[in-house]
Amino acid sequence: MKKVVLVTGANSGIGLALCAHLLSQDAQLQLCLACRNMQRAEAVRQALLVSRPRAQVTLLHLDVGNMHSVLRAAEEFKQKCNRLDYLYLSAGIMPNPRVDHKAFYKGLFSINVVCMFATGEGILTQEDKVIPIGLQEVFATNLFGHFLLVKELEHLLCQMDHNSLVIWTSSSNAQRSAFSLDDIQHQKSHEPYSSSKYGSDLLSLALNLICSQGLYSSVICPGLVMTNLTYGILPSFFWTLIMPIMWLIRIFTNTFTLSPYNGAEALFWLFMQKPESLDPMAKYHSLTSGLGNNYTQPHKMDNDENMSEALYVKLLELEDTVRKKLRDEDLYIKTKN
Ligand SMILES: NC(=O)C1=CN([C@@H]2O[C@H](COP(=O)(O)OP(=O)(O)OC[C@H]3O[C@@H](n4cnc5c(N)ncnc54)[C@H](OP(=O)(O)O)[C@@H]3O)[C@@H](O)[C@H]2O)C=CC1
Ligand SMILES: CC(C)=CCC[C@@H](C)[C@H]1CC[C@H]2C3=C(CC[C@]12C)[C@@]1(C)CCC(=O)C[C@@H]1CC3
Repeated sequence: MKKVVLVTGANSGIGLALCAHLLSQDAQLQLCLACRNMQRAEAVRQALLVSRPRAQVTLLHLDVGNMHSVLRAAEEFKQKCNRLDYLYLSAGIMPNPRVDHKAFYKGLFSINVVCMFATGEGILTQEDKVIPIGLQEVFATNLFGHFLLVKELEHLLCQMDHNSLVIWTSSSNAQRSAFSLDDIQHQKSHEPYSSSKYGSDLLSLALNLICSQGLYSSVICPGLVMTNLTYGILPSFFWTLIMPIMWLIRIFTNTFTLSPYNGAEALFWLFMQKPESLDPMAKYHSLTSGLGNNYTQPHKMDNDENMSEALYVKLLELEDTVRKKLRDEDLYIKTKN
C-alpha cells in the first residue's frame, strides 16, 4: 500500500529538506505539499520531480494562519485522498525577532552558556500581532491552525487497519516558563514563539492520551538550522561571518545542526519507525556531532498529562468560538451578496 504523507511548510527550509529526503527513500510515496504560496510550491514540486520524475507529488493550498483556508484545504485533501499515514506540521513563523544583546553577553560568561546556545533561552523575544479572526498570529500559525487541521483530518488519521502519525516540528526554545494556561495565545508577553512551541509539545501528548485508535503524535526538535526563519533573526551576512564560530560551538553542543538536511534528521527517522513504538513523552532531537554525523535522540519533555489535557480542553473551546465566527462571516458575506 502506498504511504500518503502531507507536509505543511513544505516549500522551504526543514519541510523542503524532509520532502526531498522522503522521496529519495520511498519512490512509491504519495507526497502532498501544503503551502500558502502556490507559485513557490509549484517551483518546489518541479525541482523535486527533477531527481524523482515518477514520484507522485501533489499541491494543496494552505495558509495555516487562516482558519478559512485550513477548513478548505482539509476538505480538498479529503476529496483527493482516502488515507493519511504521516502528517508533518512544519509550517512556522517567528515574526520580528529581537536578540537581547545584554542578556547574550551576560550568558556568554555564565555557566549556562551551552544551554543558551542550544535553546536561545532568555535572549530572544518577538513582536506578535492580532489577525482578523481575533487570534494572536504566532499562536494561530504555529499551533491553532495545525490543531484545526488535525481535527479536520481526524477521520483519515484514525483508521482501524493502519496507524498514522502526526509530527510536530517543535523547538528547543519551547519553554514551560513562556507558557501559561491562562494565556494560551501569549497575549501578555514577548515570547509567543516559545509559548506556541511549548503548546505543541503539550498538544502532542494530549493527542496521544485523548484521540481515538490508530492516531499517534510525536514532537521533534531540529536544532539550530540556517533557514529563512533564522535569517530573520540576524542578517545572513552576520551568520556567514560567524559560521566558523558555529562549527566550533558544534563541538560543545550537538544541537547546531545548521543545514536543513541535518535538521530534518529526526523527522525522517520518525518516518522509519512504527508509530506505536514511540514514546509520547519524548521529544526527538535531530543532532549533529562535531564530525558532522547526524543522529536522532529522544529527550524527556518538560510537561505533564494534566496540563496537556487542560490545554486540549481550552483549544476545543476556542475551536467552537472560531467555527462560530467563521459561520457568521460566511452568513454575512452571503446576505451581502
Ligand atoms: N530554523 C531553526 O533553527 C528552527 C526551526 N524550527 C521550526 O521548524 C519549522 C520550519 O521552519 P524553517 O524551515 O526553519 O523556516 P522556514 O521559514 O524556511 O520555513 C517555514 C515554512 O513555514 C511556512 N509557513 C509560514 N507561515 C505559514 C502559513 N501561514 N501558512 C502556510 N505555511 C506557512 C513557510 O512558507 P512561506 O515560504 O510561504 O513563508 C515555510 O515553508 C518551523 O515550525 C520552525 O519553528 C524549530 C527549531 C529551530
Ligand atoms: C555566536 C553565535 C552563534 C551567536 C548567535 C546568538 C543567538 C542569535 C543564537 C544562539 C542560540 C540560537 C537559537 C535560536 C536563534 C538564534 C540563537 C538565539 C533559536 C531560538 C531559533 C529558533 C528555534 O526554534 C530554536 C533556536 C535555538 C537556538
